[in-house]
Amino acid sequence: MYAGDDVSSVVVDVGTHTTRLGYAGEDQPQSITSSQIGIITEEGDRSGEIITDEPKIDYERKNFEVEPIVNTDGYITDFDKFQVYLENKLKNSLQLDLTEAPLLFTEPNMHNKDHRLKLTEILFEKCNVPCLFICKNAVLSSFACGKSTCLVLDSGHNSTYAAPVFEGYILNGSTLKYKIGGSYVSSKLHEYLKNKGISVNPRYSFTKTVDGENTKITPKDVTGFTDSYRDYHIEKIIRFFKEECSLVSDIPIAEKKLENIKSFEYELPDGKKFEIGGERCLYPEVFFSGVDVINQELQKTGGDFQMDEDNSHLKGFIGVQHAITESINQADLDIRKELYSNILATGGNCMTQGFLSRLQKELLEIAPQNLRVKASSSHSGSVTEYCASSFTGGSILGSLGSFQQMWFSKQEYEENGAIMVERKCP
Ligand SMILES: Nc1ncnc2c1ncn2[C@@H]1O[C@H](COP(=O)(O)OP(=O)(O)OP(=O)(O)O)[C@@H](O)[C@H]1O
Repeated sequence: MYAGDDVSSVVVDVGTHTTRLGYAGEDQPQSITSSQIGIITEEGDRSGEIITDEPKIDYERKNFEVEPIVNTDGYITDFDKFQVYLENKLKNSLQLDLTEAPLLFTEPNMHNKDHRLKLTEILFEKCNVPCLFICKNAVLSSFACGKSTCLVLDSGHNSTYAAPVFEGYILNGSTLKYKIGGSYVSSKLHEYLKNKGISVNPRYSFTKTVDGENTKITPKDVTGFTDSYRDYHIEKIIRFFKEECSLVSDIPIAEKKLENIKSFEYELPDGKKFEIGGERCLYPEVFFSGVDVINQELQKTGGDFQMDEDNSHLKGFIGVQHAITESINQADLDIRKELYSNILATGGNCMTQGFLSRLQKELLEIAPQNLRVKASSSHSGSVTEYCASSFTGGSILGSLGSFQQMWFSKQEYEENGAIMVERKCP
């Protein structure tokens, strides 16, 4: 039980791509920011300094490396750097010191005891937080939608989960995880542009002068800019392009003629204009048809596309609709009916145009005929809401009066050790 000063609790939701943080009880995160840090590598007094502020990372800098704060599974790899990241984020976004705030942390859906213990230890020992709570993303998303039992389909930047939640608890044994998310579509679109001979140039690599109708691009000397800094900027450009152009087809792409898909015109920051046709549907189709079907289609187009070795682990993934039914089938027979009628799509990747309606359609085809199937996002569809459902659930939970006795306090930690997190935060 935490009985400290009356400071609102803070919800911290660190995704592999985006971090959301803000006060419990508020509708929206105070800050939605990149899960990347920058490190100054030039010789001198500032060498090794960690930059966490996104506009400062974006700022044109030589001798500057950019790296993610969590790995592609959503786990912190360098706790020292993470501590700096968290301290700065709280200070800059909420004007708050870590020692003042009860922290409600979201965590990936797959239970990882070692990571929880380490996180608990660091937060209490090094960050001196007064109390904390750790809760799975799927559980919080279900709270955000006012449900305590549902099947959460969470598709973010690097992973896609089908996670059944029953009466506020995730069913670990029936949760499925696939290492695929929005980053797959981004990388395929980048490959597509390369194959068309369209290079993506980061903004710092050229100067642009506009004279009436004419735009002049002059390349700049990029010596000193690191590869990670370049990749960070290119990823952003590709992501904006992806979020505008991608479309989920209403029927399987194999049954559709790619050339009949309406093309989309786009202009890169350096003024290069091009059109993308059926490929805008082809790559997101991976979420409904799996990697093999996409590769077959890519081979038909005659391009030099091959499944790279890194993607071989996706061979078992044949579509989110199958992930959902498989996950439900692994849950107890008694609750399957309720899960089928409460399917929640969340995570930024589900924002792709057409995703939700295709999901509903596919599920109707494969789910048992006698059951009601309902897939929804329960949100109005704004980007923040889709990507921030874990934050919203944490915001609701953290502000409930009945929750206040559930905090894991520093005193309890000192008396029982980090292992108590397993009991306090099931
Ligand atoms: N409108 C959109 N169309 C397509 N993709 C989108 C759209 N909006 C966001 N995304 C994608 O969603 C992904 C980010 O989703 P989200 O913020 O849920 O991920 P995350 O929580 O950081 O990652 P993870 O779930 O892997 O930890 C990015 O790949 C982003 O490009």
